[in-house]
Amino acid sequence: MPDFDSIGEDISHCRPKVHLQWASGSQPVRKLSVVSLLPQKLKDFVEDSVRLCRPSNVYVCDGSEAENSMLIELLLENRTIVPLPKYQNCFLARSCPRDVARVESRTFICTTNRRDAVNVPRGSAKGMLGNWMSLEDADSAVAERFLGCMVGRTMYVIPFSMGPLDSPYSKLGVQLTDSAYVVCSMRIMTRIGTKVLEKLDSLDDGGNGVGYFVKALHSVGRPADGPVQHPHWPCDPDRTIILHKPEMNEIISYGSGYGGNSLLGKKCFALRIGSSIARREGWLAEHMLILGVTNPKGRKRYVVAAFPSACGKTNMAMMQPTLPGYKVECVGDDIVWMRFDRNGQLRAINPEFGFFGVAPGTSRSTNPVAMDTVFKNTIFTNVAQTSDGGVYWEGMDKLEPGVTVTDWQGNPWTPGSTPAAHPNSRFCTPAEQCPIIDADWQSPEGVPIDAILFGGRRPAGVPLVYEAFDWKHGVYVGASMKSEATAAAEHKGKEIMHDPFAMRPFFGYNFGHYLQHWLSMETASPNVKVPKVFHVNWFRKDDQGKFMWPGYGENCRVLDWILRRIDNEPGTAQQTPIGIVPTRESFDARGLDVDFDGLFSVPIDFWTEEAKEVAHFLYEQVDEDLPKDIQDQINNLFSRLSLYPRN
Ligand SMILES: Nc1nc2c(ncn2[C@@H]2O[C@H](COP(=O)(O)OP(=O)(O)OP(=O)(O)O)[C@@H](O)[C@H]2O)c(=O)[nH]1
Ligand SMILES: O=C([O-])CC(=O)C(=O)O
Ligand SMILES: [Mn+2]
Repeated sequence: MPDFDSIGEDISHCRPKVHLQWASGSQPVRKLSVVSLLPQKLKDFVEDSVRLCRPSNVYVCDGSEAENSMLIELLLENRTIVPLPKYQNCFLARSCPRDVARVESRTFICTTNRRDAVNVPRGSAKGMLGNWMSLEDADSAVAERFLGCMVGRTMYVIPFSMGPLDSPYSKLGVQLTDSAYVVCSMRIMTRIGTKVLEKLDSLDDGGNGVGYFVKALHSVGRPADGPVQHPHWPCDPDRTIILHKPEMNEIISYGSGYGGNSLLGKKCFALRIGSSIARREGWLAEHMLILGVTNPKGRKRYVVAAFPSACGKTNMAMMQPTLPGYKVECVGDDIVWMRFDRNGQLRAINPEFGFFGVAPGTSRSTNPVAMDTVFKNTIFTNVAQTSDGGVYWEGMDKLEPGVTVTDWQGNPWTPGSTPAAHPNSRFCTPAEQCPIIDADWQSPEGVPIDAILFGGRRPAGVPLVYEAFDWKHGVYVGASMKSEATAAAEHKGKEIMHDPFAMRPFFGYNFGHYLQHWLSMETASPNVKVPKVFHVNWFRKDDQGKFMWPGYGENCRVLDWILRRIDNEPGTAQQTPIGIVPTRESFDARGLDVDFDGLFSVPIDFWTEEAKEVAHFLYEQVDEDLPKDIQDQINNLFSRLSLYPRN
């Protein structure tokens, strides 16, 4: 147990300093006196956590290159990562096969009152939109797992910022973790280190500590006397738990090293805690990409798009448009924080600093921009390795002759056998390396947003694109989103699941209140100009089960129509009961061999069933908290459908 003798000395004249030391082993050690230089609120958090977890060392991260090299050395020595000599400064981590994705069933929002945290379903129906735990049970869960969980090891203190340090939209956090892999990944995904500590030191906590910085405690869960799950990837899959306390701005994650569970700035902070802060402060924290699109006339606009995990955000954010004269630039690929500014214009920032993207399916033909981004300074997790020191995954370009492959679990692989890369294998790569990163991606005031897109994997019935009639209908469209399950979470099979706003696993508070919050944006101030809302579906299939739409770079044709709609170009709209679809003349399908009618058809029998099913879902799940405006939208859709001739 470290002692804190030095804590309490007068630190008013000191700045936090980097102070590395090497102990007899290879564990980096920071002298505890440096902990005493931390701002008081942070010092309390570190001290309390040290008392609980009992690490042998506490190390405060400064975010420097030297520190990163030292941690990479440590990870190589421990064999948590292996080098990829084919590329520059790239590494591969192979996780424990039981720790490969987010665990939604063990993710909880913990509040005083249940109804603040999750929707309260009707009768005995099971809640589908998040799990609640009482604060008392959360405390017991923590006590059962964290006591002594870092004995003999190092606790790293990572001060991080979600959003550019000079942005008024940004929020600070501090993650404590016992994983060097997490430190190196957090350094790619967020802005970390001394600068953050300095900003944190300068902030006033308003007397109560809440809203000052988010406290995030993480352990992979390797108690000194616990079972060893995996030699190079300590974790505790049987007891994994991820807790969020929005009332205290706290996150506690145990048992998993996998990104979505362990890089706490991402889903835990930027979405779950973030959405709940956003509600209090009057803005939106969403699971969305942000891109800038310039049309051949040189007019640039920004759009955001919410698709569920592994449904195409990274691909769209890095799109290479096939239509001549179009240009797409990337601001972010996963998370957006946005608010209406003083002039009533919606503005968005990407709170992240890197991309944690799905590897399989990424290739020169599907996402050349990602291919030009990821082969330097990247940590890959659970992809396959080639005998020439590179990586491989399903859907990547052809293997060079003579090259052999080791699969994601470290076994020799032959084509046609089990997947070489895990379907949820990922690259973790700095955003600034993206060749089409937008010039304003770190702009402190964010970029102006002109359209919001929702979408999912819908094999049947759902047109390539349709536009909502107005804001309220747009909120209904977001609420009614569904998508085929993917490998990004622990779900089995290809079941079509409800995933409202692509946020099902990420709501930080009651979904009924969330809907009300979205609806309220329209009247947040008298001058608010709400953007147009669209729904897209790249994944409609024909009778043979083949995708009807080529997708990827061709998706710019959908953007082209969306831009025409934003410009209110005449002759672009065709009314249907579910929304506005393109007229044939206004949709640029030149040079493509696609079934236009099939892609845009709105089968009334399908939609009548769909509308009923969505209504049932919303009434059952949200019950008394379902806003009147959404009930009206449900009724309006039914009457539009009943007035429409059946096909
Ligand atoms: N058919 C088709 N597949 C696509 C398209 N865009 C993306 N995909 C595939 O969808 C999978 C996931 O795409 P991503 O862009 O990584 O998804 P994401 O939404 O960023 O996922 P998360 O990082 O989990 O939030 C990949 O296998 C892609 O190849 C498209 O337009 N058409
Ligand atoms: O959270 C993760 O593990 C990765 C991700 O972006 C998602 O699943 O949406
Ligand atoms: Mn995501």
